Amino acid sequence: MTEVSIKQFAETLNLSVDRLLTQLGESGIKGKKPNDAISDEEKRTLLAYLKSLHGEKTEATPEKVTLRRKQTLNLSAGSGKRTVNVEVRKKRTYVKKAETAPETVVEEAIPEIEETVNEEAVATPVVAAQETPAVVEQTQQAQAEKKENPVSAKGAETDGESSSGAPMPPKEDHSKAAKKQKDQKHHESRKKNDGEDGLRAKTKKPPVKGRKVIADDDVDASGRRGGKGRKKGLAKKALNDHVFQKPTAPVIKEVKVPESITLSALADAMSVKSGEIIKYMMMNLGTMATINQILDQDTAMLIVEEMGHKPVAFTETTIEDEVTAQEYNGATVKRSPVVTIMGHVDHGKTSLLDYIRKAKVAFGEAGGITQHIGAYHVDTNMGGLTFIDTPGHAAFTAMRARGAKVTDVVVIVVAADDGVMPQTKEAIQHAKASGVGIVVAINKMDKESANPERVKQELVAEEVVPEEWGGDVQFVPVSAKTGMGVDELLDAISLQAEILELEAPTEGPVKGVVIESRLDKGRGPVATVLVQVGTLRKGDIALCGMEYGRVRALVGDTGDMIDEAGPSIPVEILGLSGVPVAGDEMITVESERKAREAAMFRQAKNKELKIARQQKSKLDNMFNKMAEGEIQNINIILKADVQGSIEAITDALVKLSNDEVKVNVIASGVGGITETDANLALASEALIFGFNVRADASAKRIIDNEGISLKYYSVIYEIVDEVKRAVEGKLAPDFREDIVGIADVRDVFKAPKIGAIAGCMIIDGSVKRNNPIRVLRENVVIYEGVLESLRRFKDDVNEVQKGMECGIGVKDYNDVRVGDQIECYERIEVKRTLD
Ligand SMILES: Nc1nc2c(ncn2[C@@H]2O[C@H](COP(=O)(O)OP(=O)(O)OP(=O)(O)O)[C@@H](O)[C@H]2O)c(=O)[nH]1
Repeated sequence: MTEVSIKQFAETLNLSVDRLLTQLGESGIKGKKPNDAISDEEKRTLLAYLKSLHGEKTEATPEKVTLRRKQTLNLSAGSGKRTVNVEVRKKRTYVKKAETAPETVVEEAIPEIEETVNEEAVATPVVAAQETPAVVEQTQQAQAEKKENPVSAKGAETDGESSSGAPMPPKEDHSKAAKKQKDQKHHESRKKNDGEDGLRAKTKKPPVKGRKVIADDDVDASGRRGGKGRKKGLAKKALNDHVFQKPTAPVIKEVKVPESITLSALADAMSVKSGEIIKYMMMNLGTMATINQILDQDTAMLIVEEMGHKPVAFTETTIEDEVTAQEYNGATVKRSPVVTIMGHVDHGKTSLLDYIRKAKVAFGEAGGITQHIGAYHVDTNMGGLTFIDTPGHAAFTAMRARGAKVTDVVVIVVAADDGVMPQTKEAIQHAKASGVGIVVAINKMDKESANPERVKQELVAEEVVPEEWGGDVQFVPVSAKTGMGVDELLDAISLQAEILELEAPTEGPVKGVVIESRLDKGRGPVATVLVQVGTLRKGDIALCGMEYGRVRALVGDTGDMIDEAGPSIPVEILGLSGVPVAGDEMITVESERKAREAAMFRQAKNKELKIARQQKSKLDNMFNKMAEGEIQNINIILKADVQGSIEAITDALVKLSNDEVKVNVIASGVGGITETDANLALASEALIFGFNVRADASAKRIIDNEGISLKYYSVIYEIVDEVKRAVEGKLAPDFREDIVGIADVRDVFKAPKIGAIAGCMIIDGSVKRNNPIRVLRENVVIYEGVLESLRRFKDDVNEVQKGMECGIGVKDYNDVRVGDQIECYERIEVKRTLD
């Protein structure tokens, strides 16, 4: 090994030669001169001396050793002309190792120190004696480092508090070693926070002698002092606890994209800033997004993919799955059929339902007050029947629209004196489409003009063939007025149900459908539920669409309180958190917590979907506007008190259509505005007009929630006038340009930051700052744009009148010349009328 001189060694250690000679003398190596060589043996002796010196001293010294270091920095201030002396004082206190330090730690740590020192002493004699413990610490760090990486450790040099160092062979990589040392220190300070022992054990770095060793038992599992179980935890932590490593390649993340997600949440999921997504959307999708914007799944997936990550479509249905994954497979029993009565207007649906109800439902005391609950149950000789007490298509379509299959048998009522009418055909289509059994009731048989044969013939044309003609549909002549044939009708329905072999379990989880709902002043939210599976009991926890609650009371179709309701039994339930929507599914859930969570989840999802849908419709509108020349539609749903009004209004409205705007009455009918109308308006972006009719509560709820346009009228002229105005509004307006002022350019100044400013005289009208302008040169338009500035003297002004001088800056145009004219104009929108 090449020997170095004492002088060189002192230089390496950044010590004075005299000090090193003194230390050598104290360690027993006397008579040395600066140019004498220092052997490895001597270095080792010196190290041993210093080690014993510090080691013994720490035992003898007080509990704490505090090191102070003062450093004066000469800093230049301001533009560099002044210098300031800054005194930096650093203080470091080391606490003496606890006498009671547990054996385990000592066993782990101390031998390592010995081993390291002994092995490395030859190559790593140290030291600056006056900075004892820190010096030792640094030296040992360097040694440990060298052990791991001899090359880089060779240059280990201290920074900060001590000035010790290790002797290095020539050609050392100082900067690298210093960096490593710094990293090491950083690591060390992290360890101090995280708990030292585990990491030290792992990296085999010696603990600082004289520093208090934190015992395993002294620290709890969470890393706080004073607990047990730390050793294991820290050892594990040490494995994972690394200094931050900057990734060298792009990190590709698998990003779960739910059905809708806010932009900020998506940014979090990708570990990027929201601004990056906003920027991406602006540059690539042409959309100005905000941080809280809700993105639909497709858009979010596209963004994730384009930003280099891997999108995974994800549906948050865990809670949903949990509550809906119930098995309804208990022992089944025969259940009553559920019957809906449909037919054309005025053919007697309500009369028939009322007749059956009055004749067959045995009202209880309270039930005498004829509060309809949306469905009722009757017992016949052939078994029970449940009638949905809302005639017509409304309820049926609302249920179907929500995917709820409630009805087993449809009774199509046809007035014997009127025959098959449009809504009769519609009812047939509905019934056939949903695959339910059909029974035809030929009503108003008491009337003289009744002609059942004609009805049969007309129905055959609709492929509803009576049994006596070889078909499979039972035809029953009835009179809702006299009650004639009603029993036969009920028998026919029961027979039809027999064929369907309707069964359902009576025990286990309960499932049903909300038929009607309302908010009762005294009782709160009330929902009429038709139980389909199981038996609903008081105290059960129900989840109804987006609402939930413990069933507080059950009210039967007679108005009496009941304790339970089995399959095909309609019942009013009280105790829900809010009013559910007709067609919502009701299930029972085992715990209120689960029901609440599921309801919250559904509400949140519904809200998100609503916002997403609104945004989509806004976008759609934009595209509609952008697509020039495309025909625009005004969709109308018209409800009126009488058929005559509907025809008159529809005729007048349709005539308002022209080449650009088309007025479509997409649905019309006699009667109040129902939920079906509201749903249809929502789906087809239609306006709802009520002519002498009003919307019911459930329709109002949808209309309010979804922002559907609803207007009531009582004069036909007004409704037509309103639509006419809407059509005019939809016609692309004409624009007229009015020149409001002309300025003569008399001079041109160049302003350093603004560019060219035209010194002008207003020769006509006035020039306004917000108006668009044109620059004219010899009466030819050479530039069109807007004003950047309008000034009188030094003041910014909004308007300059004729005869006044002003300075005009034209935005993005610097070529204004003397003699040009600046013409200021206004674009005026001229509404087109149909007249
Ligand atoms: N003579 C006679 N009149 C009947 C009979 N059934 C119903 N009507 C009458 O026919 C008219 C219409 O009856 P509704 O029961 O309201 O008919 P609807 O089909 O429910 O009508 P909408 O609810 O408007 O769809 C009423 O004036 C009833 O009195 C019947 O069997 N015989």
